[in-house]
Amino acid sequence: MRFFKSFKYAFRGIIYCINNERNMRIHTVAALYVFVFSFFFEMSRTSYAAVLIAIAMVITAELFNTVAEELCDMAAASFHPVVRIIKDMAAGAVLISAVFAAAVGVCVFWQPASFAGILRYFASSPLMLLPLAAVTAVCIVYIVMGPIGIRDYIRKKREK
Ligand SMILES: Nc1ncnc2c1ncn2[C@@H]1O[C@H](COP(=O)(O)OP(=O)(O)OP(=O)(O)O)[C@@H](O)[C@H]1O
Repeated sequence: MRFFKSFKYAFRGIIYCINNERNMRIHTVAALYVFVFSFFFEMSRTSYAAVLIAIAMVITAELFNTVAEELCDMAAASFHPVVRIIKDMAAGAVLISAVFAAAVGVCVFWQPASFAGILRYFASSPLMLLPLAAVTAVCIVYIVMGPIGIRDYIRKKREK
């Protein structure tokens, strides 16, 4: 059972990061869109592997960035030059991973014919724009408010 408990702790850490870090929510939404729209592109197994590694790299960097921030805030409540450099380096790790993930995205998804295919798909099935708009709206609310913000908002509405 210890094995399953370690999963529980790991998921608790990921959920904490999603709840508290807007950038983490942006990364998760970006990963969702990349995954869904990848079906419009010609993707080999290797392309999928590159995209999955890039996504994992960014999300992992964000998790470690949050670890560094939490440790720093616990160790030093006020300004400290070491805290500054630790936080800057952690942010640098996220930046590097995001820039290289974008580069992977360009290499894999730069397929003008597939872009035209996406446009043709929505032109021939304009009703599909409705679920796309709905999902996009939900994603924006999720990014801006976060799961806890949404929960608190619904609770307040119910109490009224
Ligand atoms: N206690 C501190 N001492 C020195 N510099 C700090 C301290 N806290 C923050 N900084 C500086 O301010 C920058 C931003 O810090 P902050 O903790 O707000 O990180 P952030 O990346 O904006 O956080 P988040 O990812 O939560 O938005 C850090 O990269 C660091 O240069």
